[in-house]
Amino acid sequence: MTESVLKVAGVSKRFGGLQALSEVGLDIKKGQVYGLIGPNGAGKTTFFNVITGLYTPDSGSFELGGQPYRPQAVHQVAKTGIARTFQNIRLFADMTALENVMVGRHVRTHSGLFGAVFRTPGFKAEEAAIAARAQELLDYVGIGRYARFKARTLSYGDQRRLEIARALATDPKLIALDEPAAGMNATEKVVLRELIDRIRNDGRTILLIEHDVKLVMGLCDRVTVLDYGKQIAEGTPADVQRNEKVIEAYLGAHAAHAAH
Ligand SMILES: Nc1ncnc2c1ncn2[C@@H]1O[C@H](COP(=O)(O)OP(=O)(O)OP(=O)(O)O)[C@@H](O)[C@H]1O
Repeated sequence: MTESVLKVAGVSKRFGGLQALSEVGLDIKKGQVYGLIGPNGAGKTTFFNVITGLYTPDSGSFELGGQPYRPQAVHQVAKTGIARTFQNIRLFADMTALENVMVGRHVRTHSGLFGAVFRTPGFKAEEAAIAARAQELLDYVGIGRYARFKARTLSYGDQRRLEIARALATDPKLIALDEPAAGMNATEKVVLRELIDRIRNDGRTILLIEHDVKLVMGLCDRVTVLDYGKQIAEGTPADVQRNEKVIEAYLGAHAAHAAH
């Protein structure tokens, strides 16, 4: 049996009168690209925020790499091994691409504040190693030539790739991508798809929220569909595409959009 990377069960979250998540559970195996889809407002981002420690759930059990964890604080979750990107890109705009990735790597460094303040030899050696690794990651995602550019000067698609490099820098057990294709043109989407495929082939495990159904269906090994906070389907892309509840949820959502 393939080992679980993220296993959650019974996750619920309420905002006032709104049940944003009801008893959601999923089991992501090592090496999978796992898709989380659903119409607008279905609870996808809330789920991401819960597993990464941004929101406190009302209930739920959580295991990462076979160990129970409590998603209480973002930095703790990052250390435990989930790295994420955001729907609205969150980079340090005035830092270089290389520095942005180096920040990600510091989650795993040892010198600490003392070393940083007194610039001890151990600290300097570690910084050089971190910079070298950051450059490798920029090359890996295909933007190595922009290492010295400020993040805000990169194109939208390249900023998204930079976010992925920064997430990879933490050496995560799971990388969670929140709408990585948002705002990308068709060519950028092809490049993104190749990158995600490569990350999986290199042995990583990925959880993906994505609105682009073609991308999800082409990339994901398994998919969970949320609608009004409830899990209405789980399975392979082919299974969920045929599921009547899923078709209804999407048609309903599209009909609602068309009416606006
Ligand atoms: N911090 C919050 N306070 C109150 N309500 C919230 C909060 N965050 C999300 N919600 C509500 O919870 C529901 C689920 O929202 P969520 O953003 O998780 O959906 P989503 O599936 O990610 O949607 P989208 O595809 O539009 O990003 C929505 O009705 C939203 O308004």
